[in-house]
This record gives sequence, C-alpha cells and structure tokens, in this order.
Amino acid sequence: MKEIVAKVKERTSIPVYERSVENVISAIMTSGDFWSIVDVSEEPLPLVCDIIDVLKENGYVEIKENEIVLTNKGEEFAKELGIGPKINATCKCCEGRAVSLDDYKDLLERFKEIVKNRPQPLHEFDQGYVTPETTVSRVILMHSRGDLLNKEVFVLGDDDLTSIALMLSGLPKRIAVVDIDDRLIKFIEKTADEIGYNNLEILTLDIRKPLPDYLVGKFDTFITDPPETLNAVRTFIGRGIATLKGPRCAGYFGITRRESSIDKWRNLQKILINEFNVVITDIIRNFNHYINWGYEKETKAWRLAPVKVLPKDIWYRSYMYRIETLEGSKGLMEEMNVGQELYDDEESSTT
Ligand SMILES: NCCCCN(CCCN)CCCN
Repeated sequence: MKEIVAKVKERTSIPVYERSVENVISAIMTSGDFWSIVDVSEEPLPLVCDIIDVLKENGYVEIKENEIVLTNKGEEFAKELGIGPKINATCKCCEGRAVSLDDYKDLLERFKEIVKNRPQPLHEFDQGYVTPETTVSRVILMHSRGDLLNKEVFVLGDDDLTSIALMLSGLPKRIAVVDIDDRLIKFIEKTADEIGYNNLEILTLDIRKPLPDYLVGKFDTFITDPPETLNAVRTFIGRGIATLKGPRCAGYFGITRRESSIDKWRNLQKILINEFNVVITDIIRNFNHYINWGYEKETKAWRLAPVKVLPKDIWYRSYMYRIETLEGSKGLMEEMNVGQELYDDEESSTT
C-alpha cells in the first residue's frame, strides 16, 4: 500500500492518504461505473483517476467492457487489507436529506411544471442544476429551521431556480435573486409575472465587486451553491453573509466532495469560523443531487476519465451546509480580483 500511495503522490498535488486508496478500492468493489466509483469514494475526481491509473499499472485493476474491476491480484490485495464494498444506507423515503416531501407534493408538481423549459446549463458559469426534489427539499429544510416565514431571503446564483420554489411556497416576505446569466434572470422574472408574485427583486451583478449598500445587512437568510475553490467560498458565501441583518441569521450552501478533498474542507471551514466568525449548525450529506449538465465532454473530468462513457445516473452530489451568524460575524466587503480561478483549482474538474 505504501508504494501505491508514493506513486500517486508523484502524480498529484492533491493530498493522498492510504485511506484515499482504500476508499477507491472499496468503491470499485461497489460499482464498475467510473462516475459511480467517484460518487461512492467521496474523493476528488482527479485523485480517483490517479489512484485508478496506479492500481492499473500495478495489476490490481483492469478495464473490461467499460467497467473498472479488480483483478484476482486486486481482490487478494483488498482481502489482505480487509477492504470491503461500501454499503448504501441512504433512507429510501427522504433520499438521505432528513426532510419529508410528503406535505409538499403539490408544490413539487407545480415546480416541475413551471421549470419544464428552463434554461439549460452553461459551462462558462459552472452551471449544473439540482433535481426538482432537491430544490423543493431546500425550501422545506429552510422553513423547518424557521428561516423562511415572513423572512427576507437572498438567493445568490440561481440555476437551481430555488427562487421559483420560494415564490410558490408564499413563505418569504420578499425574495432577492442575483445571477450573472441573463437567461435565468429573464426566466425567473417571466415566471414571477405568470404566477403573479410581486415581492421579487432581480439583480444582475458581478459578485466579485462589493455589494451595493441597499443589499448590505438587509436579509434574514441567504442560499447559494458555489464552486468549491476557496476563492468561490470567500466570494459567494462571504457576500451572502454580508447581506445578513445581524446575529442569528442563516446561510445555506452546497459543498461537494467531487471537487474538494477534506483537506480543502478543513480550509473552507476555517474561513467560515475564523474569517466570517459564523457557526456551522448542519452538514447534511448528499442533500443536493445534480442532473448531468450536458457539457461533460468539454470538462477536465472527461479528459481524466479512464473510461470514456457519459454518466447514466446521478453521480454528482453535494452536502448542504447551514451556518448561523452570531455577535462578531462579518461577511466579505472588499473586491475579489479573481478570474477563472474563481472556478478552477487542482481539485476541480467539472468547471
Ligand atoms: N459543473 C457542473 C456541476 C456544478 C456544481 N456547482 C454549481 C451548482 C449550481 N447549482 C457546485 C456544486 C456544489 N457547490
């Protein structure tokens, strides 16, 4: 195992542990599909590719009819190390979100109807929207925490159309939506007119610039779904926190393991705790399920994939973080002079 880890370390700057290799072997024992192996392993995609390559070079893994499988030598190796397949204990009725959709079936059906001809994901903005069940579950989650009823809600980036589910719920006092993509802005505006919702504020602004005063300290709750670079965490989440009125306000955001190692998780959690002085109240594993976005073949993930087959099922998921502000919490007020590095780092691959 030590020589495997050493060989992987030669290939990547992403932190590698024996546990990383174990996670990938365990995932291969669970599924032969590359995308599902990344999903189950919970290691960053580029690292999974390096580990599979080294295991293949050393005869532990082979590719047969587009499936990644252990060889006999690999099975021996796994047995020696005591590695078994990953069990999937996800709850059948809530899909692991710990939120029940039972009382919101009509909201879900209405949402599905409205978003039938939604704008499709654009690679340039790292778009990739979540399932309707995820979007509506987000509304229920926020409502269950007391963060929606008669509250002023800020949606920072909305290819998931969370603002539409919020409008349909009728819960917030008002909703403000920011997005850099005019197609989304127009779609959300048109929908607000169609459903006769008029407590909606639409803003197209580049959040790398400081927020205008009329947004600073004006909201009770924000939600965003940023890329996983530390630049994006500072920018998207920092701006979200800057919109909050004061202590005991809430923020929600998705953070994935597909494009961030838990080393990077520790760094982003330090930003939340030490720079923004907020507290993390919830981290719900695989709450957000992303529909395959269609530009896979243009991404680094496709170039790195050992098997060139498009994903058939949902494989990209993120954890839902909930934070609360306290005395001394503060958001990002200065300009962020970043370009593509808002989206890209050594662990990203679908941006
Ligand atoms: N590039 C395709 C997947 C993007 C997912 N990212 C943006 C999602 C917007 N709804 C980030 C996901 C986790 N933060």
